[in-house]
Amino acid sequence: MIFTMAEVSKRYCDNVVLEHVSMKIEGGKVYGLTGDNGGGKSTIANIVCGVVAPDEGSLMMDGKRCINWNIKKAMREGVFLVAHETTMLPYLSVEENILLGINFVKRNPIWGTFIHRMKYKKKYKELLKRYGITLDTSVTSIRLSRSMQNIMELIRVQICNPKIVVIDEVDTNMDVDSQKVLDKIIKDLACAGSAIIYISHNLESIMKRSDVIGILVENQVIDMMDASAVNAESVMDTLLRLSKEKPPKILLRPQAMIFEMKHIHNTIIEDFSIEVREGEIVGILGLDKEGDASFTNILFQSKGVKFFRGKEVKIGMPQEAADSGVILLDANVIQNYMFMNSSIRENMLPYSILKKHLSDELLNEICRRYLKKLAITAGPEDKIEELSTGQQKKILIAKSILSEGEIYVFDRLTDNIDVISRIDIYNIINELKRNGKGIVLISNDFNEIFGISDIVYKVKEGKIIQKINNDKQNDKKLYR
Ligand SMILES: Nc1ncnc2c1ncn2[C@@H]1O[C@H](COP(=O)(O)OP(=O)(O)OP(=O)(O)O)[C@@H](O)[C@H]1O
Repeated sequence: MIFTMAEVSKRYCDNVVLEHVSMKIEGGKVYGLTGDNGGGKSTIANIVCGVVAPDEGSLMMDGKRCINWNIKKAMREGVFLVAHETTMLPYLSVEENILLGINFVKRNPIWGTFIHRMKYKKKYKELLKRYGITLDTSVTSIRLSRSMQNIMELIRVQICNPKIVVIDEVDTNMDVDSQKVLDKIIKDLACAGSAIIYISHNLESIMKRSDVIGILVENQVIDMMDASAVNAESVMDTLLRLSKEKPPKILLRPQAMIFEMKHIHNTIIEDFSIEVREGEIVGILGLDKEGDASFTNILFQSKGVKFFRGKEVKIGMPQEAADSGVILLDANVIQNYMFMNSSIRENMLPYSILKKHLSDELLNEICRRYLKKLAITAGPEDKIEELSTGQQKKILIAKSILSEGEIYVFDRLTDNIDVISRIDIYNIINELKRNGKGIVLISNDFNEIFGISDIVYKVKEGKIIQKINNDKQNDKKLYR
């Protein structure tokens, strides 16, 4: 199978999303696609799968032009999309959801519906067994984790003998076991002759899973490289080379103590103590995303004492944290903070600013300032749903920064954010630092933590095993 996109362009009003993009996809290969937020990766996914029509250019499959390409046609031809936003129907059983796949494919005219169903049922059960998944498929799909719903969608696609499977950012926040299953599914699909377009910001998984790596920056596919000829660093270098700015490394003399946590403990964490001063970035490596070893649980649900500017405080829930001046941005629950039908302005501006009753023009001006810093071309009054996932996350980062806190906790802030946009975010974090705020940065990205933190705490098996003064590793020192 060979699928080609030739000179494809797409724009939304004045926003040019893709400009003369050409790609050739062959069966049996995994094509990893990465690039900047809003660069057009999901738009490519949607065009290949018939969700969105291109304005210009053509699509061809096995030498035949794909005319009036839409989702139904694409699926009939064996082209499927599995994206981070699940399409599993929440109140249908897992089995019913999987068997919905039958409706997507061309039926064998000889089999009746019953035989057809039985055949697919057997197929999916075999796959579950193969991947060591033991779940009860009679439960409603809403009871599965997001990761498992994505895995079930992939199995639904797999039983349909797909020609192309587009996997769009399903690895974001995926648990370790599901990641292992995802690996196996991708390998099995490629072995069976399907082409896979695998979209992710996680360079490590792109490197591990792809045969060919494509970089999409500023609406164009800049490079299609053989994965064996590159490594994660060279891909990152390519992305950074295309960026106009480099990560700013600044070092200020930390001032007064703002926040202390002392002897925090729970079922996993033992004696966790950290201090955050004005103008200081404290990095924490080695915490989990969820459960007792996550920062949220350490902050809200563990025993121990917390001090804010020398006074003991009780912080048991997010509002109490905000009242004490601790602003928490947890990337895992970021979608919960968003009002999809509202404008960028309504999503970006916190109540502390809105209650000041400033004029619309002034409010728009504040938004524009951050939109510019975050390299988002949309305007304050545009709908947030028109932004890409990464851009939406950047809007929430701006909101937390505008929230007038004293301590900012960023939990896995840059998951799902491209390398170039990370620099915009590091710039903003440094601006907070210059303004005397204290920052706690939780991440397992070694480069990020050592790139911008002043102090790094390393956590292993629930204990802080090392506190590192990261001063020496900053190559440019700018004292004020
Ligand atoms: N329905 C829409 N209406 C208007 N603009 C849109 C729409 N869908 C996408 N866009 C715009 O198209 C651009 C590309 O979005 P797309 O989702 O393809 O980017 P992406 O590379 O997948 O980004 P990310 O990595 O952040 O997910 C963005 O600027 C986005 O605002």
